Amino acid sequence: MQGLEVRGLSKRFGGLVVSENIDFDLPPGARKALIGPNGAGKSTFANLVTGILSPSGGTIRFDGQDVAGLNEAQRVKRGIAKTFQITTLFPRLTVRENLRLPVLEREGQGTRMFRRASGNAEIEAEVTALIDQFDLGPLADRPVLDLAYGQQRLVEMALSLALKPRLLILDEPAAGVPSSETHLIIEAIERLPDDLAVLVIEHDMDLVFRVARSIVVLVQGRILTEGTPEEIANNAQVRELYLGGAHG
Ligand SMILES: Nc1ncnc2c1ncn2[C@@H]1O[C@H](COP(=O)(O)OP(=O)(O)OP(=O)(O)O)[C@@H](O)[C@H]1O
Repeated sequence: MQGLEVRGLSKRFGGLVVSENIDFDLPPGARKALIGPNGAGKSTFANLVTGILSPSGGTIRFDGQDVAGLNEAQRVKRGIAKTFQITTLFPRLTVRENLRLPVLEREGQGTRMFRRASGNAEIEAEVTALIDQFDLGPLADRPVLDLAYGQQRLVEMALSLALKPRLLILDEPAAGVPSSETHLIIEAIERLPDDLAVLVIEHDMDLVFRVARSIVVLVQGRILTEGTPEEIANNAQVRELYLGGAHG
């Protein structure tokens, strides 16, 4: 099978088990959400997949190959990316300048080519396509610090996409975004490439239920259940343990 295949994954911090025997698949084109109460182990799982943390046990395969021994940068090269945090944006650079950096990085040209890059039509075309994809056209030449928080998070998502990933983990894409701007994030996720595998980790249930075709519920490091949004909304155990009956 293509895509991500996780089997029997576990992670312990000393005596604390934060991931326990996790089996998880994410094929190309998937739109999956990982939800669960605070401390359930969602970020830990994402960090195990991207290589920020190493597992205590289990296997992680991507497109048929074992990636557990690869570091984060090597996994990015294989196509596994997680959204940049806003803190990695350069606030005084424009949206366009920020987006040029990961494209150059991916092309192996590094930042020394930054000046000459403005003359490189291919790179500029790619940056413009990203700007258009995220509807950032009118803001392209404004410094990132001028943008609303929700728009900054779109730039963050565009930066990740500039790496041309085949699997993208969106780690709390709506965190801190005012509810009046959440629709920007939802629309951006809906416009991601069809063949990209997307995993959303998010507390905002409106966003989760809008974008996910499948939802995995993690409780105390273990998968409680996985199902369609409808199945999850109607699952008595989920409602009791996590949603508190808020949906459905
Ligand atoms: N580096 C670490 N050392 C020790 N314990 C850790 C470490 N990182 C996370 N933990 C613990 O692991 C558990 C899972 O944390 P994690 O951040 O993965 O949960 P989460 O589901 O992402 O939570 P939240 O929704 O609050 O972000 C928590 O009990 C946390 O305190």
